[in-house]
Amino acid sequence: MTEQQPVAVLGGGSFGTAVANLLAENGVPVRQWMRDPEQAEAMRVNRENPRYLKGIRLHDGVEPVNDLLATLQACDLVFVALPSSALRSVLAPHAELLRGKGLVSLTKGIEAQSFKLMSQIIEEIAPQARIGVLSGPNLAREIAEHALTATVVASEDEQLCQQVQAVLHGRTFRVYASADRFGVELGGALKNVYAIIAGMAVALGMGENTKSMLITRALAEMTRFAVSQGANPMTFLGLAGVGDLIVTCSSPKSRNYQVGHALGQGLSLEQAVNRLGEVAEGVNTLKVLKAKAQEVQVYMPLVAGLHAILFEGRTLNQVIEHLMRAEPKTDVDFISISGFN
Ligand SMILES: NC(=O)C1=CN([C@@H]2O[C@H](COP(=O)(O)OP(=O)(O)OC[C@H]3O[C@@H](n4cnc5c(N)ncnc54)[C@H](OP(=O)(O)O)[C@@H]3O)[C@@H](O)[C@H]2O)C=CC1
Ligand SMILES: O=C(CO)COP(=O)(O)O
Repeated sequence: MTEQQPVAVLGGGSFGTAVANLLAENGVPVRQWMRDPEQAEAMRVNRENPRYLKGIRLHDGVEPVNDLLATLQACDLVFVALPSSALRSVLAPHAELLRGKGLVSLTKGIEAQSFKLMSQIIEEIAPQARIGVLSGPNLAREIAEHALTATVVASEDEQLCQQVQAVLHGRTFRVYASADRFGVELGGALKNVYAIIAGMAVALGMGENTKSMLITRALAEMTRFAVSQGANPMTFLGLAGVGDLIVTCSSPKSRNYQVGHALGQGLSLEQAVNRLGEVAEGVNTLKVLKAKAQEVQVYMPLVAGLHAILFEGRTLNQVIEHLMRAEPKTDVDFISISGFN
């Protein structure tokens, strides 16, 4: 009998670990790469990732490793769970090796200068790779604790979608497929910004009406932006759009929500980010999104408002006053913008 080829997961954080466990539970041998050799050794011995996913046992089928070259040589399917700030610098030196491999980004961020999504960076580095993304309402800890969860794998490459479904789909994890890689990936990146606002609103004791208004107007705003960039608005009605927006704006388990909550309690941005000690992609996404929205002239009042509070010295009250006094608008305007009515 031939041995099954291992699948690689890049990233030693909470999401990489949760996904590595899911694969291993399905009988897939996994090499989980992380940059820190001491962390890899400790995880190999103790079968836990205490810094990022405390209390969750690492499946015996997951081998924590720290040799990236050997990992990429051994695996044809690679899940990338690195922070957006690290993805390019980790993969670029191995561009040649990525030719023909299936590379699936789990990262929900946007590159600072280029405004590129992670799969676009992968495409640039490795144009001969088979590229996809995985996104949806997927809090790592809940996945690791086997809460019933669904996600979306998106790629123009139907076979890659099927391959990802085959290795990841399981008793507690459903994997839906989509051909709209751009929309699915953009949804995952944009919603982080609104989770910061939602966390802030909760810390300030705002009511349920406010929360609902926020989530719904966030969906309108992110869809409006996405449509302006060529995405299909229907994708935003799915798991990777409204699904992920709801979970991230509602859950104290979300790191972006936690940053917002800390800001609402009066911490500075620096204090909030330091206290978290994990990745909160929404902070960088806010900066690049504000600039991009301005450049392409898309109306994004929530993004502009949060940016004004965090980076332009406005108070929350000033921003709320401005938002509530803004000229009345149409409710579901992105549908008419895109010509779908
Ligand atoms: N956690 C979640 O619930 C979900 C996360 N995601 C996305 O997954 C991505 C990764 O997040 P997550 O796993 O949560 O992050 P964590 O904050 O849990 O962990 C970050 C990991 O990235 C590593 N890292 C940081 N910089 C580098 C670098 N330059 N080279 C190599 N490794 C590096 C860290 O290593 P070290 O400890 O050595 O610094 C650590 O292992 C993010 O884009 C996030 O939005 C998507 C869905 C769900
Ligand atoms: O993307 C996520 C859930 O789908 C995780 O969100 P946070 O990065 O805010 O924890």
